Amino acid sequence: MKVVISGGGTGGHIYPAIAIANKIKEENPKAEILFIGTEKGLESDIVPKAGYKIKHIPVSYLKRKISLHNLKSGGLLLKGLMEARRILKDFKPDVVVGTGGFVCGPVLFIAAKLKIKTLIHESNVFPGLTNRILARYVDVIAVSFDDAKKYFKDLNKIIVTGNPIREDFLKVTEAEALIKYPKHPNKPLILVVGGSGGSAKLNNAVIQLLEKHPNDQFELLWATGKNHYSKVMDSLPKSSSTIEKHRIVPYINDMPYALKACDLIITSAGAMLLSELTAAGKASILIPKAHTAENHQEYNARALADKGAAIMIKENNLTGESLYNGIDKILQHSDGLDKMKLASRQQARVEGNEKIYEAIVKLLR
Ligand SMILES: CC(=O)N[C@H]1[C@@H](OP(=O)(O)OP(=O)(O)OC[C@H]2O[C@@H](n3ccc(=O)[nH]c3=O)[C@H](O)[C@@H]2O)O[C@H](CO)[C@@H](O)[C@@H]1O
Repeated sequence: MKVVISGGGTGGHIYPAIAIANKIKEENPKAEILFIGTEKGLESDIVPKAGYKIKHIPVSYLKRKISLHNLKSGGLLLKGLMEARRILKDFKPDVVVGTGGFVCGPVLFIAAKLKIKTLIHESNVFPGLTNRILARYVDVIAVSFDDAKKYFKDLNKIIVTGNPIREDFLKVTEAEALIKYPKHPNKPLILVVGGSGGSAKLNNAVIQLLEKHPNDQFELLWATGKNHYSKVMDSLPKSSSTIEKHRIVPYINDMPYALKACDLIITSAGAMLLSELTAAGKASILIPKAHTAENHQEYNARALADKGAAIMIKENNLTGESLYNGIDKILQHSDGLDKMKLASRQQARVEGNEKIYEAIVKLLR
């Protein structure tokens, strides 16, 4: 089996691509897998680390109004289409899979035109623009949420699979996680992560919180995002021992362990992190990023908050104090925390890899 997988820009599009690749390899060790991404996206770092080959094509996003940027993007898109065509003709895949991000546009479009079997996966409740455009050309549209179906026209192509998450999120035990992330005996561990790129708004609120409540009763494991790290470290209160009390890193490379070890998660509402934290049965405080396309993170967050698995704080209400109050409300009542964990576990959909693999096999019959 020869498979091309394309998805990129942010972790939310790359990790599901890797989860699908791992599943194909597990079922079919001789499968040849090639990733297609962009040089600038996180994929050029994450994909080789996961042990897969990647080829790059140029691509850029379009603004929603006429501009010089769009003229340049149009030129890049043309180059991207030609490059995608060259790579696909050369590699000759049996199937091409897309997991979202602009790079999927040219790759999946050309694959469909070359009559190669195609499947796209949409991880959010509200589908991204690239997938909405590609929907009419591809053979199968795998969605994570029932609610996502209503945004696509051709219901015959749709299967509901859930998000494909890395196997380790299901395999790592708490004991194994605590070896990597040991906890203070009397303090809950709170994971803070603003998605794969970090979130300046969330980071600022955490800085405010630590300024006002320096001796608090919890420990943070805080991934600031690579581009925010030095700014956060410069802004933290110097007088207290904040830096020694909490673990502050630019990025977490072993998220299945970090998630399993912690008691509560504070995060933006990217679809993959939400699938991962429900698989781990964790309670969360969700801060949907306000300026995401069509406000799709709020749809994701509501899906969990409405079920009692999370509390949501909108970015415009986010301050150190509102964050502190949210944490306090959850941690003060262990009953409440347990109920949230249970509700979170009930929302978990862990069969994404299996279902997508089955759909690929069916396509190739
Ligand atoms: C601003 C924006 O538009 N973000 C989108 C992007 O988010 P983003 O890339 O932030 O996506 P998610 O929060 O869904 O996923 C982040 C992924 O990165 C991993 N991770 C993150 C931080 C870290 O330190 N280590 C690590 O491994 C997480 O485990 C997860 O697998 O794609 C998601 C999936 O389409 C969308 O739902 C988000 O709305």
